[in-house]
Amino acid sequence: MTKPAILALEDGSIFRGESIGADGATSGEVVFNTAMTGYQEILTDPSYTRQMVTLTYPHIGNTGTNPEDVESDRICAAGLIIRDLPLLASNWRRTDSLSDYLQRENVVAIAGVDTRRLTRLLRNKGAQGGAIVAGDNASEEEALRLARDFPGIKGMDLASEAGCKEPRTWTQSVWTLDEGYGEAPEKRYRVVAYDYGIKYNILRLLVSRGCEVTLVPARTPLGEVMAYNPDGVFFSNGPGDPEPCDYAVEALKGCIERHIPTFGICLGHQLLGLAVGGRSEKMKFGHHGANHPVERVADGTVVITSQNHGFAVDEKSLPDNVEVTYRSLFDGTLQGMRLKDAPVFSFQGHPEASPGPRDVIPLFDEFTRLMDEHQATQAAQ
Ligand SMILES: NC(=O)CC[C@H](N)C(=O)O
Repeated sequence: MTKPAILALEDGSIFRGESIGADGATSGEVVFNTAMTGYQEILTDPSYTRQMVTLTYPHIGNTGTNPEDVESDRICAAGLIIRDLPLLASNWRRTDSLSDYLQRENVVAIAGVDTRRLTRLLRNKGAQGGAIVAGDNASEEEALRLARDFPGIKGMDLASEAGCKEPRTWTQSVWTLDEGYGEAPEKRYRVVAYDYGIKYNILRLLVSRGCEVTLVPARTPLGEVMAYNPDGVFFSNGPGDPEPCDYAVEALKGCIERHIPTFGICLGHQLLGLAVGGRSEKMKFGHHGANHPVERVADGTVVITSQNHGFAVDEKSLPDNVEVTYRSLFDGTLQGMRLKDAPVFSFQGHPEASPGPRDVIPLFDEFTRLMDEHQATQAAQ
């Protein structure tokens, strides 16, 4: 027996459908993601904390779920909104159906929604506060009240909570058909990664390039990070607004001053923008998908990228020592930068590509190249 579920938006829109997850209520910012595959990686991406995701691809759940295609140890999205959950979930790695997975993880989710209408609405009006209520007692009034009570992501520091609470090491390497997730190759670089809700595939790609990776909690002072004697420092993706994350901006400024090889992805990129004195701003509906064309400014090459962000760094606010390396071909917003006077660079989209295309994975090799140079300079001293 299916149970009813209701989605309400702060603008008063109501969508009725059926519950495919836990009973109960949830609220958050509603964003649309255009990726056709990768729903499990999307749900477990910590950057979706306090956001409810609607997927524009109509059939979600076709391949069920498995314990491997995860980007963290839990579902982080506040809710899921889809058009259609197929009756059959089929894949050789499948251990659960999407619906069982959502229920086990206690996540409220709704199917049977006209996701085209919803997405057009979000595109026109911008990301909206919303709420899903699910179960036999679901009421429109409650959904509307919760949707309107959601205060919005702007100004929210969620990055200090989403990551690890204690330092920890990471050893899992990338997934291959023969071996599954493999063991680390020989270690050549010591990397400390600030964990604001880091996606696992970033860690796997670092490990597969010979990095010995230590994760540290968001508020770890840079002095403690330096005690690891790192060859490079990584600033992770993460949820919420970058602007209130002054602790992270401080740490990044310290890396720039010390000329440590530094790489930032998504939230890490936005923190770099703030650390050099730039501004971040909330976007209308953000970038969430797996097919976003981005231009590499140096040679005009187009790369197809995975994206998940609702804030952006305003290019006009950047000082002269910043070189713009990538721009979105959808809306011209800043997608990548490097400093001309320090081994520090960042990317707004998701080179770790999980889910998504792998065109910008070579940015991880750029990081190891900077660490090679740094090691050579240190050895010469
Ligand atoms: N994936 C991310 O790191 C997202 C960064 C930030 N929370 C944003 O929405 O823009």
